[in-house]
Amino acid sequence: MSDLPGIVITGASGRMGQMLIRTVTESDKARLVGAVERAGHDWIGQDLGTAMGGAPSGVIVTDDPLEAFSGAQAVIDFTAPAATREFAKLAAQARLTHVIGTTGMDEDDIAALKPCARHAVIVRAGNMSLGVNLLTQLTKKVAQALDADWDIEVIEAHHNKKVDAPSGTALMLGEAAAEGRGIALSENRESGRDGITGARKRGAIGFSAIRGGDIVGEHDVLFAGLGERIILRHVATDRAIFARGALKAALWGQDKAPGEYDMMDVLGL
Ligand SMILES: NC(=O)C1=CN([C@@H]2O[C@H](COP(=O)(O)OP(=O)(O)OC[C@H]3O[C@@H](n4cnc5c(N)ncnc54)[C@H](OP(=O)(O)O)[C@@H]3O)[C@@H](O)[C@H]2O)C=CC1
Ligand SMILES: O=C(O)C1=N[C@H](C(=O)O)C[C@H](O)C1
Repeated sequence: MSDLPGIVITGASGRMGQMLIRTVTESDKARLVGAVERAGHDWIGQDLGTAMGGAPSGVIVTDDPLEAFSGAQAVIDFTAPAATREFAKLAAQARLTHVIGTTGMDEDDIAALKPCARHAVIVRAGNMSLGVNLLTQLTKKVAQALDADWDIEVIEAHHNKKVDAPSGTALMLGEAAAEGRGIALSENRESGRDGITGARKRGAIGFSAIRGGDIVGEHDVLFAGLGERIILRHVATDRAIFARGALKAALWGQDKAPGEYDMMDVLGL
C-alpha cells in the first residue's frame, strides 16, 4: 500500500468536486481514497471513475463521510456551509487535515469550526489560487498607501449557478483593503445599492456582484481617486487553479499542529 497521503473529496459530483478528483488522481504526491456525496444522490454506490464517465477508479462514492474519513489523512471540501460544519466535526474526530473552500459561511458557521480546530488542521480560504492570494497582499499594500479620498470598490463576476454574494474572494479582498486602511470591514461595508441610496459614505468599501453564463471568477479592486483610478484585477479562466491550491494545502497540513490556517500560511505570503 502506498504511503502517499490519502485524500477524500466531498461534494464529489460538483463543479469543484470533479475538478478536485481529477487533480488528486493526476498527482504523484497524494492518492484519492474516498468520494462523498449527499444521501440519495445518483452516484452513491457507484464507482467514481465510471460515474464521471471514465474508467473505473476503485473508489466507490459514499454518503457516509465518517467511514470515508477513517481511512484518510485529509479531506478537501468545497460544498455548502451546513455540510462543511458537519464535515468539520467528523474531520476533527478522525484527526484529518480539513481543507475548506466552501464560501458563504456566516459568523456562526465560522465560530463552529473553532472547537474542531483543536483536533484538526483546518485550512480555509475564500480562494485557493496563488494569483488571488497575491492580489490580496497587493490590495492591502495599496490601501495602506492611500487615504479615504480614494474610494474602494470590489467588483466580482461569476457563473449563473453561484449561490452566494459577495463571493468569498471579494470578502477576502475587502478584508485586506480594510486592514490596509486600518478600519473594520464590518463597520464600513456597503453592498446591494439600489434606488435613492444617497451619496457614497466616505471611507466605505463597496461590493458589487455580476452573475452570468459560465464565468469562472473575476475580481477587480478599484481605488477611485480624483482624476485617476487604480484597478487591481484577477481573472480565473480554469477551476484547476483552485484545485491545485487546495491539494497544496492538504499536503502542507500533514505535519502541522491542529489549528486554523489560511492560504497565506500555506503559500508563505
Ligand atoms: N475557495 C475557493 O478557491 C473556491 C471556492 N468555491 C466554493 O466551493 C463551493 C462549491 O462550489 P461548486 O463546486 O461550484 O458548487 P456545486 O454546487 O457544483 O457543488 C457543490 C457540491 O456539494 C454537494 N453538497 C452540498 N451539500 C452536501 C452535503 N450535505 N453532503 C454532501 N455533499 C453536499 C452538492 O451536492 P448536491 O448537488 O446534491 O447539492 C454538490 O455536489 C461554493 O461555496 C463555492 O463558492 C468554488 C471555487 C473555488
Ligand atoms: O463559486 C465559485 O465558482 C467560486 N467561488 C469562490 C468565491 O466565492 O470567491 C472562488 C472563485 O471565485 C469561484
